[in-house]
Amino acid sequence: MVSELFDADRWEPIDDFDFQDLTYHRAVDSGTVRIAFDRPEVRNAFRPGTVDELYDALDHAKRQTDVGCILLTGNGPSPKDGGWAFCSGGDQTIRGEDGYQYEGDEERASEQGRLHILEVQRLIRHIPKVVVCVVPGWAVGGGHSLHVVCDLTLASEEHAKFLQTDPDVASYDAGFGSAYLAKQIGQKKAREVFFLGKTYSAEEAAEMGMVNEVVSHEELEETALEWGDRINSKSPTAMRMLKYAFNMTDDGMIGQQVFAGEATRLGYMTDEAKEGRDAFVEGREPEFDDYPWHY
Ligand SMILES: CC(C)(COP(=O)(O)OP(=O)(O)OC[C@H]1O[C@@H](n2cnc3c(N)ncnc32)[C@H](O)[C@@H]1OP(=O)(O)O)[C@@H](O)C(=O)NCCC(=O)NCCSC(=O)CCC(=O)c1ccccc1C(=O)O
Repeated sequence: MVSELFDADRWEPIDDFDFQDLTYHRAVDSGTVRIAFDRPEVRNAFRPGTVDELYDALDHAKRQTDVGCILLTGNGPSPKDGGWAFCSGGDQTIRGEDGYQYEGDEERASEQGRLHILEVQRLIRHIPKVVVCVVPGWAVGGGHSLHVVCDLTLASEEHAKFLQTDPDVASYDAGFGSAYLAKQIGQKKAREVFFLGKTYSAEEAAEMGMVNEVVSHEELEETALEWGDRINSKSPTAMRMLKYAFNMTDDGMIGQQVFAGEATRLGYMTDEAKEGRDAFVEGREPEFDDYPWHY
């Protein structure tokens, strides 16, 4: 069983990978993929290998031109105690002096500690698709930060709980996890999340503005698939440009670069751009007289 909420008839596995800590599926009838943490016995905490796999799955999903929506979730419940989690952040049991260590992998055990969940955050931020965080239980620490950076969050009414423990374990996500959270829920509330470390229910998180919708636990993944269908019914170019437009004001020069890169792609698709390219290849002066100076 992948997860108690997982409807095996709606998904097919993507077999290109041999993931240990994740499951990765594609919907049978739509351009939606499902990436799920699969360490329910530790509330889906991530270790360096998990982060590598998550990056690889997201990067693979990014390259599927018929996929518009990525669901990021956590499998469950825990076989130990029945608890549910989206993700409880970095696995504290393998945290070394300079980051999280590759454990149980002799070849990699001597490598430096890693903090590359931040690379995953940047990939989610820039991936030209809508990433929906589907929260069936705890979203804690670095898991909370992942939900913050996703485009949308859908939460289980019964089991989703939101908690920032970063300062309890002497960690601090000073980027999206905190500063971007403050853009979502306001400065006072974001400071409360980190400085008081309270646990918030799905309803409270929705009221605060960091969760889009709360649905019953058993409807969670069905609703996520419906969201995927809605998203996939829309113009891919419009959705991509909108995501980058939303990002741009917060992302500075990188935001401008990403948006402008897509504007350049659109420019390349015009006859005017083809004339520029063809003139160079054919060794002649370009002829732009037929192309208007739009206003
Ligand atoms: C998640 C809890 C609130 C759940 O509580 P509860 O339901 O009572 O269950 P427990 O009995 O506590 O847990 C069950 C079982 O799971 C183990 N476990 C849970 N979380 C972790 C974890 N993070 N690491 C390792 N193991 C975990 C727990 O020990 C139990 O095991 P048993 O063997 O059955 O006893 C609660 O569990 C909890 O508070 N967990 C810790 C949450 C936490 O502090 N996470 C780390 C925050 S720091 C972080 O994530 C940094 C990540 C990062 O890389 C980063 C670095 C730099 C900048 C940014 C980031 C970033 O945040 O992204």
